[in-house]
Amino acid sequence: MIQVKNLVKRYGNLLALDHFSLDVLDGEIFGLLGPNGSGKTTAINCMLSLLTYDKGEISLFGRPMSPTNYQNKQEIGVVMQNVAVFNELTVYENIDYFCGLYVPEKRRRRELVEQALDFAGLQEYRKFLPGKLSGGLLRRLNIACGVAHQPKLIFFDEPTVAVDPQSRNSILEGIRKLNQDGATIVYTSHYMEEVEQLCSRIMIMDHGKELNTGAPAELKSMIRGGEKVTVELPTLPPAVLENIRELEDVERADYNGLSLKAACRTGGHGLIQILDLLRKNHLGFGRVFSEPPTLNDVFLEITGRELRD
Ligand SMILES: Nc1ncnc2c1ncn2[C@@H]1O[C@H](COP(=O)(O)OP(=O)(O)OP(=O)(O)O)[C@@H](O)[C@H]1O
Repeated sequence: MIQVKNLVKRYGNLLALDHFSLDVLDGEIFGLLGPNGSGKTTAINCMLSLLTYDKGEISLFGRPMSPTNYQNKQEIGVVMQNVAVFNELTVYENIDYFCGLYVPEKRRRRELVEQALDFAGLQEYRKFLPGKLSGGLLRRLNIACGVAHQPKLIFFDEPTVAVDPQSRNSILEGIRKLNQDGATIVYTSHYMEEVEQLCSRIMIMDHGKELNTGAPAELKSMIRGGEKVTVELPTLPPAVLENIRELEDVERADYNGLSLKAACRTGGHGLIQILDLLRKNHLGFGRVFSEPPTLNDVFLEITGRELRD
């Protein structure tokens, strides 16, 4: 569906995309996950031919993308981070306007606008001006405007930034529905939970480059210190902490005076090894937690930084 090869984009001296490559398959929900400024929006804007770039190749639907490739553009929907609707037009008129950029025929457009109103749950607000809508409804209008012409490929660029949890869930649900109805989705976000819930494959990126790509479970299985173990204990002699660090399935361990936090090898026996060692040293402990790895742990292991720095 999308093929990007060795894309290089500079803004003056800043290298925003550094030989960025990407393949998105027909029918998937593909997530681009990276911290602010990692190049997600730049990559999307290049794919859409909204930005020129210094080097590289982009093809969509197996056809090279260019600013005048209207055949490609006809089949694409875009929902950007910032709400972009006309304040003087009603909800209905806004959707009709954006749909009209792709579908000139009035009767067909009427059907599509009605379907978009149903899809976004905006029927009862059809005569409202955008200024009268809540933040969540406004986002839904923004989405309805981007997808009313029923495109085959839809780009969502951080559509849930500054959205309340209820509206966020309804947006994610709507995206799943579009995908079930046949659309391929590219979704950018710096919220790892959301990308993990929604996407079949994820590319983690930073500084304009791919760090890793795979299904959420694949990405998590790549890291060594995946399982996070916390053991509450009032005292831990430094020598025992050293012994814990030397355990076969323990990658990292730290003690802060209240609890021991250890990163253990995914699929290993780190927790059991730690508890055995504490027992042998006659050290009593309180609560014990074990958490599976998150995509943030994947990012942390690859870059040494938190995803949300
Ligand atoms: N028009 C521009 N001129 C100069 N630098 C820019 C421009 N647009 C983006 N940048 C810079 O390029 C880099 C990539 O930005 P981009 O917006 O693509 O990242 P992003 O991952 O989408 O971030 P965000 O999540 O904040 O939208 C950043 O360092 C940004 O400051």
